[in-house]
Amino acid sequence: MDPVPPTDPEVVVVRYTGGREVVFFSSSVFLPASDYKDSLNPILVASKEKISIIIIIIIIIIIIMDGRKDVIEAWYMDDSDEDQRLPHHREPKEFVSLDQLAELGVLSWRLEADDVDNDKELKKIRKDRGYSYMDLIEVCPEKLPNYEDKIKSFFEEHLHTDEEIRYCLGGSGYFDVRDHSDRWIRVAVKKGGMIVLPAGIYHRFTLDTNNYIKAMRLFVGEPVWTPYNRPHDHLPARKEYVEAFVNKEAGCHAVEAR
Ligand SMILES: CSCCC(=O)/C(O)=C/O
Ligand SMILES: [Fe+2]
Ligand code: NI
Repeated sequence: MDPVPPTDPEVVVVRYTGGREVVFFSSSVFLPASDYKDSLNPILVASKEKISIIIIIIIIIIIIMDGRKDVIEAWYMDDSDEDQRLPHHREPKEFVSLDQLAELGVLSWRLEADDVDNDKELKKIRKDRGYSYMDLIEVCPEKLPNYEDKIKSFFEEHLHTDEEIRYCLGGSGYFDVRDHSDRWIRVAVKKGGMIVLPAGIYHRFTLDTNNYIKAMRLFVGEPVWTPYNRPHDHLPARKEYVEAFVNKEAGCHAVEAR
């Protein structure tokens, strides 16, 4: 039976299978290109649907290969009082996705920490979010004045009335945040990881066992670093956070439970 060339080829792509030229029709049948010398040879024709499938597969691969996961990881913490610099995983480990963090208002990026001055993505984030202020902080006994006091105060559960924006340029550390049910989630950030903790979220910071982090601090306008230790539920920033992220989530679960 003579093969029939497609009457309405929408996309034309050259392909080779096992060294032989082929024509690919939307019917998924591969045929020797020599059969279509006059019309399409050596051409591969694929339907719109197949292109869509390929695009979907590429998107899935991009999601699975999310580069942020190499530099930002999160998990629920155990209840042990052991050294705060240890990972404090639960048994078995209970990881938290970056999407789950976003539901708490915690945003994250992976950036090129070795080329900060020329990083267009960083420039865009700063422009889009109005982060006009920038400085660097190194947390280690040699570089941070009042190191012991600062380390203690960073690890007191607190909130800020503005976003806490930290971009790790070296070393690593743990930003712990409370989830909707008040459980601690440990967010481990390494070089290249940038996170935004929303205004009003209860959180704390500790170095890990590497004992060093270098971070860029960003801010909208003149920086205010004041920590309000828990409880500070009467602050407008806290009320706004609860309204935007905690009550909303509780509402979702109420609907699910019906
Ligand atoms: C790595 S930045 C030091 C921690 C900090 O600035 C802060 O406010 C923690 O909550
Ligand atoms: Fe803080
Ligand atoms: Ni107060």
